[in-house]
Amino acid sequence: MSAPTLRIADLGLGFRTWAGPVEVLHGISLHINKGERVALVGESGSGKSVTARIVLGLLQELRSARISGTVEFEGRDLDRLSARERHALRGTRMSMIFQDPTSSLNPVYRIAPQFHEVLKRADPAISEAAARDRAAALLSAVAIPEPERALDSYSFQLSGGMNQRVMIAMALANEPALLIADEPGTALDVTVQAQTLALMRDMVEEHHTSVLFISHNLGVVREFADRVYVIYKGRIVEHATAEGLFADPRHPYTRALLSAVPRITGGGIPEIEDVSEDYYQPLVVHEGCGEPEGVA
Ligand SMILES: Nc1ncnc2c1ncn2[C@@H]1O[C@H](COP(=O)(O)OP(=O)(O)OP(=O)(O)O)[C@@H](O)[C@H]1O
Repeated sequence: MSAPTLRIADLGLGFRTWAGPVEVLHGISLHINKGERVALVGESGSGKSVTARIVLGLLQELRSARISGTVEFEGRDLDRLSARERHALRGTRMSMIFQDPTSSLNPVYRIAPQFHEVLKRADPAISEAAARDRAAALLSAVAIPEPERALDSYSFQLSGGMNQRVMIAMALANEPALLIADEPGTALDVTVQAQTLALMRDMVEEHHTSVLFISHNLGVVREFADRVYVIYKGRIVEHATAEGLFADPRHPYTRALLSAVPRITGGGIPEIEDVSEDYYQPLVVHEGCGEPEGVA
C-alpha cells in the first residue's frame, strides 16, 4: 500500500523571540491519504498557518524556529531532505493557494510568463510556446472563457473571481500530490467564493489531489472537507469526519465554536471569549476517521 500523502506526527514548534521563547505547536499529529480533503480549523493564532509553512519546508529555514516531531511527505521525512530538495518540492509535488490571489500573482508580469515560470519548475526545458499551450488548456479547464486573452492580461485587468481561477490553474499546473489551500476565497464575495470552492473541488477530484484546507470558516469546511481536525492553541482537540463533527461535536472547544457560529455572519470563527479550562481536555477522535495508509 502506498504511503499517505502527508503524515505529521507529534509536531512541536517554538520560536525564540525578543521577549523569550514561545511555544506555538504542542505535539500535533495528522494525516492525509491520497485524494483526501482534510481541513484544519481553528481560531486566529491557533497555529494553522505555521503548520502549513512547516509542511512547505519554509519554517525549517528560519533560525528562530525550533521544530520537533516528524513530517513525512509521500513517505519521505522532510527533515532528511536538504533545503534545496525541499525547495524543489514546492510548486511541483506540493503547492499552495493563498486567500488573496494578488499575493501570489505578480502584477508586473502578464499571466502567460507567470505560467511559464511555474511550468519550468517541473520541466526546466519547456519552451515559451509549449508553456503557453499548456496554460491555455489549464485556463479552459477552470472555465476561463477567453484563455488567450487572459494569458495576455495583467492580474489587475482580471476580476477577483478570474484571478482565483488563474491561481487554482497555476497551483495545479504541475499536478501536485498535495495542495495547501489557506482560506481560499475569503477576499471574495460569497457567490464567487462558493464558485471558487466548487471549482477547486472538481479539479482536485479529477486529479486525485490531496488537500490540506486551512480555514476559519466552519460553513465552508462542512461543504468542502472529508475529515476535520480542530486546533486550539497549538493542540488538536478533535478529529472527526466532516459529517461526524457537525452532527456530534464532542470536545468542549468544538462545541463552543459551533454554538457561537449562528451568532455571527458568514460562518467565520469567532474568538471565544469565555475561555474555559475544559478547552484543554484531551483529544477526541471520532470513529470512522481511518488510519494513515500503509501504516500498520
Ligand atoms: N516568526 C514568528 N515568531 C514568533 N511567533 C510567531 C511567528 N510566526 C507565528 N508566530 C505565532 O504563532 C502562533 C500561530 O500563528 P499562525 O499564523 O499559525 O496562526 P493561524 O492559526 O494561522 O491564525 P490566522 O487564522 O490568523 O492566520 C501565533 O501566536 C503567532 O503569533
